[in-house]
Amino acid sequence: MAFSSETRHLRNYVGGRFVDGGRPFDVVDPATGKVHAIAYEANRPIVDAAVAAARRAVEGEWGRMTLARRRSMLVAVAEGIEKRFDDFLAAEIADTGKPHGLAHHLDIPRGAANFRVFADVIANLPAESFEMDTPDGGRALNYAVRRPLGVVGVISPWNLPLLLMTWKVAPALACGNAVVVKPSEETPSTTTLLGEVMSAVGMPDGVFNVIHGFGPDSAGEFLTSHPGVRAITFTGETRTGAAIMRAAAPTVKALSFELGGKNPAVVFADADLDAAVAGLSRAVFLNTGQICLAPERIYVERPVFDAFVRGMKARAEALKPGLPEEAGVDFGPLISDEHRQKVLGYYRMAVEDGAQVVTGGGIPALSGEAAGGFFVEPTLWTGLAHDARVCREELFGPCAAIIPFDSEEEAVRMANDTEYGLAASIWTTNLSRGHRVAAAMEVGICWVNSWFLRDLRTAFGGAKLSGVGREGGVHSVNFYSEPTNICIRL
Ligand SMILES: NC(=O)c1ccc[n+]([C@@H]2O[C@H](COP(=O)([O-])OP(=O)(O)OC[C@H]3O[C@@H](n4cnc5c(N)ncnc54)[C@H](O)[C@@H]3O)[C@@H](O)[C@H]2O)c1
Ligand SMILES: N/C(=C\C=C\C=O)C(=O)O
Repeated sequence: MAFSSETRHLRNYVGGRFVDGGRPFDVVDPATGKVHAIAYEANRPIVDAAVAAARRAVEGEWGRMTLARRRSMLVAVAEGIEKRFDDFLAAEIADTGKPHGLAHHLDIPRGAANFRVFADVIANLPAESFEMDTPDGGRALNYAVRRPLGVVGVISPWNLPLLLMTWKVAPALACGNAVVVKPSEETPSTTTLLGEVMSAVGMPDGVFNVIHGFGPDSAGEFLTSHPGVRAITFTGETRTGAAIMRAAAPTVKALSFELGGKNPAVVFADADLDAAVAGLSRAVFLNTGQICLAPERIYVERPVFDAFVRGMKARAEALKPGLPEEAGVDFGPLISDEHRQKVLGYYRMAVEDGAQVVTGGGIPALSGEAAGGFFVEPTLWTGLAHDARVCREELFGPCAAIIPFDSEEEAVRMANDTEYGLAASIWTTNLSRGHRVAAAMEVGICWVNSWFLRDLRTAFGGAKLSGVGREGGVHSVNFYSEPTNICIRL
């Protein structure tokens, strides 16, 4: 059934079918502030049924399936997403309010790409082997075989719902696991739609399950504390990660966390300034700043500071906020009014802490349905001290502080002066310096003269409070499967 703009009823998906039950909750379109769907909160019995269905899948047809067949199922899912591209597009836009062009070029294509890349990774995986001398003068051969973990819990956030959920589901299934997925309560639609695709491609019942709801004392906590769940892969706030770690501890689950950040960018005087302005205005404002990799602190070498600020101001003021389908709209709302109030609180705090507001700082005057949306202005500040609260805490909005520096050493020190360590970007035409400063960044990912360029085979994740572990390519295989070393006397 095509995803229509009328209110939809998003049920839980257990054992290959949509099931009734659970307390209804509203799903709001952030571009208008109106309810566009009703989802049903999975209670504990529904979560138990989903975990049991996943266990049956692993112990049944799915667990016995050949690698070649499993790979073809992953490719079929990718094709299923592509076949229903417009339905996924409508669903993602209805849940997030993001501009049509952004969802069309990033969110939905990456949903399919995530399944394709792991169908390839799993087919081209070398096995580890070592020959050894034995103490009695003989020889022995060691080799490793991999097995799935079993039932994996997936908990995903609201900023890139399909992209981030499939970034975990694809490798988990590629490795032979079954999953129970809890999407964010803010953005349940595309994960629900993926259930329809799984049924359509003939995925064995129980391989993919969807439970809707919230965190504490709801589907999220029921999943992370469930004794039948072997691992949790989570993307979200650092403090939520800590709560999940506590819930998972009694059953010693394997954990993979992609958490918050307070990402720096460093612009040297020898940078291609036009490229730096284009790249960093995109990095700060894309998805209304709701991307974990976005820089909220930009350090600029003093000789080019004023020119850089002018360039960023012009880019910010050229952005057009509005409804997703409106022509020319390239700037959407924040995910909720609650999140908007949080970001506006930081906007006020920045001024209280002495910021000069280069541009923005409030709510744009919009008319029509967009007037009910959760919009804020793209905002830039100068004049803030490096240790001001808005320069230390994650805002997750379309804003950044621009701070001058006078030496490479000072820039590296300020960039690393944070409890987070997710991403950084360095802008310089001196490539020795680019390599050197990138290697000095205490982060999981550092771009040089670029941002959010993604090779899905590479390690993705955060250092310090920004994450536990890495995903991507073989790194995902190392999390979603475990080796057994076999030693044979020759
Ligand atoms: N490192 C990354 O790759 C990455 C990517 C995207 C977002 N994020 C981070 O995610 C945050 C924004 O997303 P968010 O607001 O959805 O994060 P969040 O932590 O509030 O929620 C994320 C998910 O966790 C669930 N959840 C919340 N409390 C829970 C609990 N106690 N037990 C189980 N599940 C629980 C939520 O229902 C949601 O599905 C930001 O901090 C951002 O930096 C990180
Ligand atoms: N995990 C990824 C992106 C994360 C974006 C955070 O908002 C990815 O590109 O695979």
